[in-house]
Amino acid sequence: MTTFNSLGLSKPVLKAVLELGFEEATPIQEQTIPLAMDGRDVIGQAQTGTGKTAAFGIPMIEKINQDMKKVQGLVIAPTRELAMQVGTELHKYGKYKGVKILPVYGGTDMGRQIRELKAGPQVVVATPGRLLDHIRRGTIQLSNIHTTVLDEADEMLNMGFIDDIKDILKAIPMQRQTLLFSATMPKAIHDIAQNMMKKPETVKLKAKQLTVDKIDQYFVEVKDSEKFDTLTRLLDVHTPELAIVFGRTKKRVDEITDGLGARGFRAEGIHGDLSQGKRMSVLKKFKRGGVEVLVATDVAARGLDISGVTHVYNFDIPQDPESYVHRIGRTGRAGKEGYAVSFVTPRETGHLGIIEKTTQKKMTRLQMPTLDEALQGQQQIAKDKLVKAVEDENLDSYRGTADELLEQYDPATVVSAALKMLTKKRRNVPVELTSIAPISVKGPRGGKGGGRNGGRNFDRKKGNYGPKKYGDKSYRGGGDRNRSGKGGSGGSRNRKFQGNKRPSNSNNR
Ligand SMILES: Nc1ncnc2c1ncn2[C@@H]1O[C@H](COP(=O)(O)OP(=O)(O)OP(=O)(O)O)[C@@H](O)[C@H]1O
Ligand SMILES: [Mg+2]
Repeated sequence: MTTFNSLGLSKPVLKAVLELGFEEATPIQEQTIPLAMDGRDVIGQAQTGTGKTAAFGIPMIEKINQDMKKVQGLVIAPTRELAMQVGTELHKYGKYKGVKILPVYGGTDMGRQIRELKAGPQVVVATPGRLLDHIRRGTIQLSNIHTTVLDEADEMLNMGFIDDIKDILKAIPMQRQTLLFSATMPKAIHDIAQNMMKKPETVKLKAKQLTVDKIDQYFVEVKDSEKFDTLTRLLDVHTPELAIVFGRTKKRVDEITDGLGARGFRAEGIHGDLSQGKRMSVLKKFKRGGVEVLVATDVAARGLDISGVTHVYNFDIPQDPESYVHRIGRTGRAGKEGYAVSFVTPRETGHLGIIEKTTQKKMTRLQMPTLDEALQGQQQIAKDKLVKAVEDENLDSYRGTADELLEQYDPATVVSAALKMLTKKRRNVPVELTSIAPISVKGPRGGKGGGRNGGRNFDRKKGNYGPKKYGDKSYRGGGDRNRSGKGGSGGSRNRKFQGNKRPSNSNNR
């Protein structure tokens, strides 16, 4: 056990960290903080929700000279919401030291951002598109940067971002320290990463599985047309505190959100076509519990740390095993329990096998709950509410009326009526979503294969990390990559990694 006291932190940073309630350093923090404070380049890989932000954030804050009003530390993250979250975290570590942090991402007022950059932040947490925009306009000075972090490094070095990252790194002094972090690091990406760093130390925690042990992982085999009913029944049975439902496309997310609303769930969607203001307000509402189900594209798959997310549903199975790892990692964070259910259509069971092979973890088969089970689930919530009222509330002023009722009716009848009134009625509206094609897996077929039914077998050898975001416009909807000045289509960037080509699902987030 390593306490933060023994990691050699300065007083103001230690005070801030202890105030956050961090008693012991997590394994990734224990191993990478000393290396990073020593000035080494580090590639850090550890499971989702294990404190990688502090693993790079604490040493970065330690190295900032607070008397110099210049950008000295830079964190690059793939989505705006993550940039914002990491900025908030770093602010917490640096608040007693007085480090000024500025999140810089697209979809927000440029003029204001330029003024904020002029005011001399010491750490910038940015998405690549908007950062490049500032670099090209000359509105950000990078010459004093000594520490650069790529959070979600494998994603940042993947098709959609790699060229931007290369351009950004070219603008930063060579003698910088570079830190790369992610829960996943396919070998091909690890290889490129090394070329951008100086003798990096790779810290990879020896977990047997890529996914967190405390997340129970299930799958339901279901036809596409039955997915929606399955989802609402599962939500009724599981009664999550907060749930995230991942859909493959923006349209899909909109349809699921509308459908859930029609059935009486408090649901909101988040994806790249929404305005930044809307994205932020949806997320805020979800964090406060004002929304119980967040329906999202992969824009919410990485890095987001929202406490209270007990369940993740992959309404559509993700294309890449890495995406699976990150999506389900939105639950089961910081040692908490989590529950993940992935929907697979009969033609996608082979794909499930590929995911399991990468994560080294079998998912358990779950049956679609019956209507009766769903009703039981709803009644359970009503019962919990009633019990809570019995235990917590002063009911004296209700006694008289209760006694009157009990003279007329037997207790079980009265309680049943109360339960019925408290049970949320699901409007049984039929909901039909536009059907989508199953994930297609290309590669050698047949044989023993990773497929559950020996069907499809995907040859996932080195370099087969598919061009998921190839010529990606996925972040354009978010407006973050749309000023990078590069075409978003086709081309032959990064041939090295194309391997088995999968259809590009561009502009989907
Ligand atoms: N040493 C610690 N003790 C207790 N809680 C911690 C500690 N370090 C971090 N946490 C908490 O754990 C949660 C997860 O941390 P963080 O978001 O950094 O995880 P991560 O490893 O970056 O996950 P992901 O791969 O999903 O991005 C946060 O709420 C954070 O405050
Ligand atoms: Mg993280």
